Amino acid sequence: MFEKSSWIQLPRNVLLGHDVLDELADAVDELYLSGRPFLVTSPTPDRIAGGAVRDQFEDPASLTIEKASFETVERVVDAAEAADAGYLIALGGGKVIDTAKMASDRLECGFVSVPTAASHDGIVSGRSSIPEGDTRHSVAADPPLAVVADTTLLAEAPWELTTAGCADIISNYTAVKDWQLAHRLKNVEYSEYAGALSQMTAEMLVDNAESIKPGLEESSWVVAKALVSSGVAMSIAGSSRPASGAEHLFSHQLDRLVPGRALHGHQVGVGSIVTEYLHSGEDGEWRDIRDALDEVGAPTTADQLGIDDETILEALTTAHTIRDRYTILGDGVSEDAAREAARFTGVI
Ligand SMILES: NC(=O)C1=CN([C@@H]2O[C@H](COP(=O)(O)OP(=O)(O)OC[C@H]3O[C@@H](n4cnc5c(N)ncnc54)[C@H](O)[C@@H]3O)[C@@H](O)[C@H]2O)C=CC1
Ligand SMILES: O=C(CO)COP(=O)(O)O
Ligand SMILES: [Zn+2]
Repeated sequence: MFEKSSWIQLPRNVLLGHDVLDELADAVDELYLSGRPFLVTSPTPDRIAGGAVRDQFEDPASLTIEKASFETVERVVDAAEAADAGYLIALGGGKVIDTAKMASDRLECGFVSVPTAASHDGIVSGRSSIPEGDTRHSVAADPPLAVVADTTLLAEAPWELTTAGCADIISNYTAVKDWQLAHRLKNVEYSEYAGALSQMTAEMLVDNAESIKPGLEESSWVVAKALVSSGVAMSIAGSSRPASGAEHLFSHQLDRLVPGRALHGHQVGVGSIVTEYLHSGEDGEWRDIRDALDEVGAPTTADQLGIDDETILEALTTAHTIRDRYTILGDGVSEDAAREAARFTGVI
């Protein structure tokens, strides 16, 4: 008997391109949301675009947050309830978007994503990734009802945020390999469609790498399109598996060991070089990953991340403990093996 079923949640409106921030209120109108808008943002995004958002709505309420944590989610929930908010608008980087996404899930209200940086593929996804103590929770949350990704705004953001977004996409190569490995070894459910979409997204970004240059709005267009597509792959899978494998475990561990030292995308990119080496060996495709990162201007070494070699090794040898997700790290990589992989690939 056929018993399969799936429920894919995707945004209804995705506005991407030049000056689309001006169309935010129209995009919200189209969703038939009711009640007071509640803006969740952080200091820099608020300074850059908070005014442009508030001006489009009557009587918006807002809260400025500094970090993503379960406590911050609760603060947003309390403030939105106190303001009698009808829906949330997240304006900022990944941490703001993840916090608002989880808060809207708790409040059972709609949420609209307005990224100010093309730095990560959570702008569209139905996942929210929040650190807590020694672990990280990547939980299912409703995806945004609308995404308004203004390439004018994204192009004005510091360039390293865009190269971080590129690296988050390039890391899809190893994330998909880890997912396939977990499918073969642990019978983890694998979606051919989500896996192929994630991999194709990385391939298209790498094929267009020469058009990704600072000062070009077209770069933000190419990268933001890839981030949307990768987020859709996660929504189809119902998990972050298509875009998060061992390279992400490594990055999450770095976030614990040296919080705030490097951007999420940059960390996963460097992690991807090493985990590709672990997958395919000395003559494998790790050089392609390294060269693609290099071409878009993302870091390829510990030095460029600003992280010392011993911390890199500690993150590599302990990354498998951060969550229950089978990857090429298996039940742990020994220190010797981690040192060899990181040295051979030039990461340390
Ligand atoms: N839920 C999901 O599916 C995913 C979640 N993530 C999460 O997203 C987070 C990483 O996101 P990021 O955006 O890299 O970090 P972030 O949210 O910390 O932003 C990095 C910095 O850029 C600043 N910024 C943002 N826009 C700016 C602009 N236009 N001009 C100047 N500064 C600006 C922010 O204020 C912040 O200081 C991680 O916590 C990661 O786990 C990443 C990928 C997918
Ligand atoms: O960063 C992500 C995908 O790029 C989300 O992955 P996590 O589920 O590991 O937080
Ligand atoms: Zn990521």
